[in-house]
Amino acid sequence: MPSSHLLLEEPIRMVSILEPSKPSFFSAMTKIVGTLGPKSRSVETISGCLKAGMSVARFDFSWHDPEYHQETLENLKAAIKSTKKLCAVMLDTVGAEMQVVNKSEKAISLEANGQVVLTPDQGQEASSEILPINFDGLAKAVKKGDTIFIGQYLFTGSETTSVWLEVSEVKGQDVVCIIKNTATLAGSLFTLHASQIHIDLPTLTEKDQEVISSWGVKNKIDFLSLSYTRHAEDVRQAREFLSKLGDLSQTQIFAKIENVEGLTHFDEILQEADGIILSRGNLGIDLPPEKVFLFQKSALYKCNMAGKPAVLTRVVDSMTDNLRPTRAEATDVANAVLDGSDAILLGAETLRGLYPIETISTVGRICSEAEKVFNQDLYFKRTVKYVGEPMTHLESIASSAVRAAIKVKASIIICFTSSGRAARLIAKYRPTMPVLSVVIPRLKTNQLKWSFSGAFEARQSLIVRGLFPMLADPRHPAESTSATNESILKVALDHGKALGVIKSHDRVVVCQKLGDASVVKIIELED
Ligand SMILES: Nc1ncnc2c1ncn2[C@@H]1O[C@H](COP(=O)(O)OP(=O)(O)O)[C@@H](O)[C@H]1O
Ligand SMILES: C=C(OP(=O)(O)O)C(=O)O
Ligand SMILES: [K+]
Ligand SMILES: [Mg+2]
Repeated sequence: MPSSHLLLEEPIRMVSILEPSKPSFFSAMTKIVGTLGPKSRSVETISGCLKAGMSVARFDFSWHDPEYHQETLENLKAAIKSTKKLCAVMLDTVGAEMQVVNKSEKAISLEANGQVVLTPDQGQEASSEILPINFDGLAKAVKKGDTIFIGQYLFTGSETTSVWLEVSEVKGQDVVCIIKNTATLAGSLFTLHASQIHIDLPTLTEKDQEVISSWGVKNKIDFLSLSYTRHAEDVRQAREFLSKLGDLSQTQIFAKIENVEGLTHFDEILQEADGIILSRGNLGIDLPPEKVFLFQKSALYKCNMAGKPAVLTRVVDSMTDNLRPTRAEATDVANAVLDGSDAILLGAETLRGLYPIETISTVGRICSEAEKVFNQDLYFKRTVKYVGEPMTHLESIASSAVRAAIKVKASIIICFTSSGRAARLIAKYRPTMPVLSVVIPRLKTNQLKWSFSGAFEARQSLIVRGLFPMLADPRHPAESTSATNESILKVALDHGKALGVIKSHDRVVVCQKLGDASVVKIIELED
């Protein structure tokens, strides 16, 4: 990974494009989040997904019940055990999502130029003439001429089940619409998107709260994906809610930006959240298409400068039904990496797609190629300049570790950490080599029982570009004496060797504390 001089700003020899890539242990430094569902819930398929490079599993509660998701999660645990690949768990909320209520789930045909009425009266049966919805404020929120989109859950844009509507009249609580294209709504869940209006539904619904307090607590979720985050206050409220749920006070909140309202408050939201999900599926409907790339580039830049992980969605929709992505999609994945994303989130591709494993490995391979031409030097300089002086001690240590590792062509950076902070700061400077984040457990108490910290911190690095966690043995005392440092370092080096990322005579950069002082040291391995 570190060897390349190939930079996109420099002329690339065309033949070099054809050189086969060297195989490496890590499929990519960029992480892959997979949404698990019907086509990706057997132990066998999940094992394949883990081996192909999925490091976070997303459970989307917009869809299906806790029992179903629990079964999938049990299979994930079995797959983790058998493949020995780590995987974090993300709970995705429903939030302010408008849904069509079609209890019988029968297919509904809609004809272009015809009329259909959207009504909050859920007692009505869904038909080609009337579609009940779960929100009673639509009539107040829209006006004649507004556009409404109805798409299948995790719509890909290539299915013929999505429909565009134009509001022609508001009648009491009902909204009368003209159908713009012929479509058949077939499938279990359809969501509604009305462009650029405020939907007066809570960000954390009652159902979400219930699911988090039961399923979430039981499974100690690593990440909460907060759907339809529109204000910083949404994140603060979710944080307050999690803080009362025992272990979930350690759950990280990823604010999902899915509409223009969230985009408008992006800076404040970023300050409050632990990470951001750029939900391009929904945002792509809310924004004019020509503006989507601008949001992507500026939001990723802001996340990078804040040192907070950014996840991008909806990259290879066409792989839901095909073994190869379109050229546009393949290029889009590479651009996501060049623009700075930490992780790529797959939706329909893994949930109901025919090729979940192949999709993950294809995306991983594209990411890995893009990482090689990522202009780290330019990025590093920009970041240092943005942070300004004086830097905090730790940030100065972290950036120095990355600089040193590049200068000496180290094969890996090993970072000791308990809170995960130091490792995240190193990742912020986008090293070209993997970072082994050695999480040292700390003994802690909540006045009722004693336990070790570390598991959350380790798994939470599975969404950060370049970070690969290892949990140190809690029998090592957490104080950073030189004897314990040495023994933990030995375990970490052995781990790196076993993984194949460190070989004899390699140089390794280590970031750790000695007594009170943080140090960066360069070691050269003998054998
Ligand atoms: N148990 C440990 N042993 C040695 N060094 C450590 C340990 N924990 C953290 N460090 C080092 O201490 C510095 C502060 O790291 P940070 O991750 O912020 O620690 P903390 O977990 O105390 O917040 C970094 O240089 C990091 O590499
Ligand atoms: C992944 C997305 O959202 P959801 O989880 O709501 O389908 C998206 O909008 O890109
Ligand atoms: K959702
Ligand atoms: Mg969405």
